Amino acid sequence: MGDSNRNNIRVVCRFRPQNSREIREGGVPIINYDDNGDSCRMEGKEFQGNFTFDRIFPPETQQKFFFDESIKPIVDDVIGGYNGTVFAYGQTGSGKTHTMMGDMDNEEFKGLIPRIVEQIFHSIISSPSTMEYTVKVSYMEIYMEKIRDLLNPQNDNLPIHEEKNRGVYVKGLLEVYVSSVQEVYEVMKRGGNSRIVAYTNMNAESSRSHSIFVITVNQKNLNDGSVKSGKLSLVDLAGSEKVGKTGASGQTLEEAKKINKSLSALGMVINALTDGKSTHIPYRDSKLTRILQESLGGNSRTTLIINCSPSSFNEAETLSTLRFGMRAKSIKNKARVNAELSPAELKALLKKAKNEAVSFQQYISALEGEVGVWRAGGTVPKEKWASMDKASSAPTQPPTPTTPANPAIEAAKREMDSRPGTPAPILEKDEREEFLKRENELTDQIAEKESVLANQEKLLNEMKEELVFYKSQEDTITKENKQMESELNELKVQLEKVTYENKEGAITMDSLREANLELSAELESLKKALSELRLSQKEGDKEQKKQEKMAAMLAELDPSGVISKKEQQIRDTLLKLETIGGDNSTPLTMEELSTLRRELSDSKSLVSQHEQTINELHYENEHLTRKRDELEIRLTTLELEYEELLDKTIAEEEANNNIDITETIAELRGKLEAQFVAKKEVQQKEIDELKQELEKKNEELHKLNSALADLKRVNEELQQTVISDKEAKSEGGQKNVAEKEKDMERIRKTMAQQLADFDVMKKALMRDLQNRCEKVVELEISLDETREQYNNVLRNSNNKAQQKKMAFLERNLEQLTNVQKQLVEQNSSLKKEVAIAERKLLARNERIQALEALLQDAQEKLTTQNQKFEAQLQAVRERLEQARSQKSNSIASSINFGRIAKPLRGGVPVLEGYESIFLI
Ligand SMILES: Nc1ncnc2c1ncn2[C@@H]1O[C@H](COP(=O)(O)OP(=O)(O)OP(=O)(O)O)[C@@H](O)[C@H]1O
Repeated sequence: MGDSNRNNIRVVCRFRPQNSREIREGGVPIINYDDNGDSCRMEGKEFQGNFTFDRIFPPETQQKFFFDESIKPIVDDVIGGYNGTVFAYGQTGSGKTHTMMGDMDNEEFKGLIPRIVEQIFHSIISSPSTMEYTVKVSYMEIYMEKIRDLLNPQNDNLPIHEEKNRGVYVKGLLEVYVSSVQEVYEVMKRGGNSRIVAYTNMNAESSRSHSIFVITVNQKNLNDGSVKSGKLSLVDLAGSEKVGKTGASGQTLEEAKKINKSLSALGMVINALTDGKSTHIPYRDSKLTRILQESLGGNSRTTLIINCSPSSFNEAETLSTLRFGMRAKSIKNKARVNAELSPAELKALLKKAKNEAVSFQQYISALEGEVGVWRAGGTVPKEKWASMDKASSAPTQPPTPTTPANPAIEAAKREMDSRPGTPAPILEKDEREEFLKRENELTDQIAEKESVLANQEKLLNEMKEELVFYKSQEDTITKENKQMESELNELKVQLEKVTYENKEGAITMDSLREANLELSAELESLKKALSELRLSQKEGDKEQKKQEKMAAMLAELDPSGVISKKEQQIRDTLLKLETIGGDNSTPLTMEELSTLRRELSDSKSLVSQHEQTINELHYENEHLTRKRDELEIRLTTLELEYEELLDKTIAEEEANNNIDITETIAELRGKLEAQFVAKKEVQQKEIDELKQELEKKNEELHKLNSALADLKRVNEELQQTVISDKEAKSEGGQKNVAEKEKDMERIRKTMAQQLADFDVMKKALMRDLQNRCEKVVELEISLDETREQYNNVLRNSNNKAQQKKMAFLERNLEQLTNVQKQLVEQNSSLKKEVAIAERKLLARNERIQALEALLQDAQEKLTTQNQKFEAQLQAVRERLEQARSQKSNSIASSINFGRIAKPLRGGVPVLEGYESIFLI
């Protein structure tokens, strides 16, 4: 490969195998590769044609082969003191990163950069020991037209400077000295982690930035002190595809525009370099082209790798990439060795320069002398004119003027002395330097401003985020506050409710207590009434018994009974007496008299018995009257109770707004009242009748008593008669027999009369007694009936409505009793609940107070936290500022190596004890 060829940009093309997506989408290979390895043919739908590059690598090319065949020579260039550049260009997913970096931990798949690094160290080690090397690396990326130091990612907007001696460089970029392959790998990995990677549809992990890895190898020949330096830039460009195809949008669209700006600037630079007519190369249009200025048409040996897909699926992109490579092919560089002369060479150069300076001085003196002669009006012959040859050979003395010096000549001489010599080219240089200086300053300022702007933007975003955070916090707190307020209100409402319920409960308690008392009283009265009723029933039974007795007594008083017998006996006696008196033949014998006496005493006892019976009857009558009165009173009481009960039920029913029932009750009440009134009237009548009859009976009783008294008197008279008769007998006289017979007759008549009277009276008495008994029985029956009716009315009234009503009332009563019980229970439970509620209320009050206190605390804490946060933020900002000012040191401390240059000597891995500060 000749030097002229080597000055051309080398373009190699690498095709990767079809990827799964392309195969899935039905893509087919559209590239045919020539056997000679430098051309291929595209058989696409849109385009068919040949492309020729320095090398073309088909898809099956292995990493090692690719390195050996395409890039390896560049390592020798760098070691030889040349600048070298390797670009990888192609669409996303075309294999740029695979080619450049690969898998650095895998021997088979590691890419160019690891292999180059290994090769460099290999070359160093295998060089003569008189050669001393220092290797330093830097790693940066250009993302969104900002240069970020991947080894010090905080530096994300580094300015590009250009100086006369150094050329173009990135100011502030960290350069790390490395002494082994492993150290380089470590740096690469560290930098790789910092790369900004975004995801697109084209490739899962797609780099949206241009990355530049720079290896600088400085070498010193220890024999002659000569120094050489070679700088190798390894550039993995961002995907060259069109935005539309990647489906990128939003921020990625913005990215793509800026990425494309760098890429399009690259294209423009390549165009300008290759079209042969452009005088201006737009390196300054993008950071990429500016940094790689020397690599494109400058002091660099450059290789462009174009990575392509062989698939029909990516035909357009592949075509575009191939065309880009074709254009770049004709760029011509001017690579030269970056060497510094050795001291001996420099001394020789100095000596030569000094000699030249002496010659020039002599020449100037000669010229000045000659000019002085000419100005003074003299002439200098042609052969004596001053020349460089004469000056360098002649002794250093000015030519002797032919005419004496005059003031004008002296002035002119002085003027010439003060005039700057050969200003034009020097001025240009100065201007350029001045321009570069100014540019650098301005670039610094721009970078500074951009950084400030970025910081401000960052700060603004942080502030916005903070604001959002605080707003969200505020919202949360407001929500919490509201929630708490609502809870508080709820609790207050509950408190009020509980207080109200408490009061209500107390009221209910009171009313229930009252109702309880009322119901207890009612119950008591009902119980009483019931017991009275039972008692009365018992009494009624007694009465029945008495009635039965009465019936028995009446049966005893039967005319066919004892009285009739006695009457018969008296009648018989009277008949005897009559017969005795009539015949006068036989006086009363003693036996007959004694019989009479016995009969008389029997009559007496009978009369006394009757008297007793009458008395008993009287007593019974009185008792019955009392009983009736009592019944009347009880009836009245029951009526009253019933009315009360009815009223109460009605009132309750009315309270229940049951109009129908109220009406029914009113109706029922009316009926009942009417019935009662009627019953009462009937009973009153009966009572009146009974009274009348009682009076009659009393009268009859009086009559009976008077008759009885008469009977007694007659009896006594009879007795006396018998006694006197006895006495007369004993005296044996029959004198007064006729008188006695008369008397006897009279007595007999009286007795007969009396007997008749007695008979009448007895009949009347018996009738009366019967009547009275009947009346009493009737009264009793009527009373029973009334009671029954009353009970029926009360319980089982014929009226169904009444029955219903009664049942309803009974149920009501039961319910009321139950309700009363329930109320009592409720009352007690309410009391408990009230106590609990009060306790709860107290607890809630305490809780509310605690919550309020907490809220207050939280708010205070929040405020203090806010203040603290502000202070912290301020402190952090200040620290950040400090950190920025001290960044170099802090950054250097993050990497364990690289602060000190470790010179490497040929044949020796690492040389100790050589130190230099790494920062530019
Ligand atoms: N020559 C090749 N042989 C085998 N696989 C390859 C080859 N080239 C690329 N690949 C595979 O294709 C995928 C995409 O490759 P890579 O990431 O290198 O693309 P890229 O051009 O760097 O993409 P981006 O621009 O998004 O960084 C990777 O999984 C890689 O392993």
